[in-house]
Amino acid sequence: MTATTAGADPTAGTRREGVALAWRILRRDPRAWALCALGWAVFHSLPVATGFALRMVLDGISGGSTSAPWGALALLAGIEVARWTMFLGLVVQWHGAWVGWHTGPRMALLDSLVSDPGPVAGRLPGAPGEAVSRFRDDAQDMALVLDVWLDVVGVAVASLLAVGILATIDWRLAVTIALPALGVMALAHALGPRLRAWRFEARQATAVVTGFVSDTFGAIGAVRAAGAEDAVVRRFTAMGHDRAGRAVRDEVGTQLLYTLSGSTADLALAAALVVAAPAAASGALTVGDLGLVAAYAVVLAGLPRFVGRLGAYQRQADVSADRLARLLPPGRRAPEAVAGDQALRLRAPRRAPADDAVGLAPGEQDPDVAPRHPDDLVSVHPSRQDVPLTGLEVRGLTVVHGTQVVLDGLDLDVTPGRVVAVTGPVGSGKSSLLRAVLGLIPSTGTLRWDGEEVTEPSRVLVPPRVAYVPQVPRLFSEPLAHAVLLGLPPERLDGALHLACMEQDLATMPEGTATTVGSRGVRLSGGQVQRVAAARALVRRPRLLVVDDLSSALDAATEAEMWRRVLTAADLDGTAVLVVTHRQSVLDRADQVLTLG
Ligand SMILES: Nc1ncnc2c1ncn2[C@@H]1O[C@H](COP(=O)(O)OP(=O)(O)OP(=O)(O)O)[C@@H](O)[C@H]1O
Repeated sequence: MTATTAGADPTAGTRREGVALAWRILRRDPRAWALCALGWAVFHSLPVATGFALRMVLDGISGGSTSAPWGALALLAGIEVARWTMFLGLVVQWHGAWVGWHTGPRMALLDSLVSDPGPVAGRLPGAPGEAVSRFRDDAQDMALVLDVWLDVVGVAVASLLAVGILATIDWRLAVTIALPALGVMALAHALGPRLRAWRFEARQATAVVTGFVSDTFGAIGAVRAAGAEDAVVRRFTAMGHDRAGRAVRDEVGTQLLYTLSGSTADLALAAALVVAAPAAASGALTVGDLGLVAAYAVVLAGLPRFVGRLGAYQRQADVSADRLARLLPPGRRAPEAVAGDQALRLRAPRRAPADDAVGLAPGEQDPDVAPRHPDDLVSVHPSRQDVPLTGLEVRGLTVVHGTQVVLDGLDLDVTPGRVVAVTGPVGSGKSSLLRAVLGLIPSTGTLRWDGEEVTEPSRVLVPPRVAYVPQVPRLFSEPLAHAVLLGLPPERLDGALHLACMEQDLATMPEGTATTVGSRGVRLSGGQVQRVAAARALVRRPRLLVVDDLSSALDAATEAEMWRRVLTAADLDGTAVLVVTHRQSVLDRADQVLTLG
């Protein structure tokens, strides 16, 4: 088995995206970058002064004087001490800016996933591991570009100074010493597209392996139960071989450029000495001048090294920008979305909804919608709270998966206090119906909420208007109370846990609702996960409760009791319920049963 990755030069359309993205990140705090650039320019330029001091030392020694050139030696030592002291200070200053450069894009991406309109399902990579790799590595690649720009600016300033000073001694020396650096930079530029494609493929192959490892850890029990250990290892090995091949090719290309860059100092020095030899022999150049040439050959060698690194990082950033763009909704470009003003949305001050929209006294916050907890990301967006819910009208809902028409022009009405049950055979489109109504997957048709058309259900049909319990819920690995409340006030917790029939489960948990559940704590059974997820939805006191089939993990008696409690409360509160179910007890209580398939 072979992991498949993208073909040659797959980033052709996105060559400048990485640079544009890095530039936008820089523009968010140009002062921090400029200060760093100034500091590093001085740091990289100090060797120019070192060359001068060396020249004085060498001329002092070779000039026939009997005493050592102590002053020049002290100057040489002082410059080096100043340089490394400065280095420590600059690293501290740089680190503050560096953290901002890579956390900004991550926050913006997270913000886009929770707040941009349209279904998120198609944007997220299939495997959680790959999503982590995009957030971690790809976002960091932008910061690396900004980082290497600092060095390039610094070394360019130092190189110009060195070439200028050499030109005052002998212009041929200046030209000779600059040529190898320029040659290597031209070569790096020519190889750029090929190296970029190799980098893309290496990154994709790494993501495939990361995703597979993550899936395997998540399903270790299933692997053992199926006796599939050997198959998993074989698959992993095949992916590893594929990745190794692509990584080696990528690394060889990059190292080749680094090595060429590294040898420019030797080349430049050798060529400069050949040019300088006649003048040195005739006495037109001193020993100190030759020392200066040697020192400046080293300074100039830094230029292709950092420019080569810049090329590699920019190529990497182009690839990463392309991968990050896939996390964004269609039509949003990575530079604007990941590094623009939106990057600050998650940190923006929380706004209460317009008072008149929820019938509050001016200044009073609706406890149902006012965000209270940093985790409560959903309530950051006021647009989600401005439409009252009294009824949902679905007309002509059509869902197509690939070539399969799953729902074809379905009509549905859900009104307060009523229960609409959806049933039907496996694969008849029950989950697709719920997910399409909520805007979680693409669909066509019309949705009206209290008579008003909803064009972005994924923004409008969210808590506190609508709460959804998916068929396979996921919980945060947090204390149970946090996993349910997600920022809502704690006084709501007990009622929701009661509706979800959690009393007996809580009695067995060591710290009750403070017990950490999930991967970092008590592992819950499938039925417990479903009921905690139900509590998480119920605690939001939605006007419409949407529940996908709970029967997969709940025993009939517990499910019947839970529905008895939930439907009684819904009846009292006037909550509308849209539920996928096979249970006769729920179907019997439904006001309308919609049978698909
Ligand atoms: N993301 C998707 N991409 C492609 N096909 C899909 C996708 N989601 C669902 N399908 C297909 O659409 C059809 C309906 O799936 P859906 O999950 O809506 O059915 P269901 O009635 O809820 O099934 P079940 O009773 O097993 O939960 C199935 O044939 C399924 O394979």
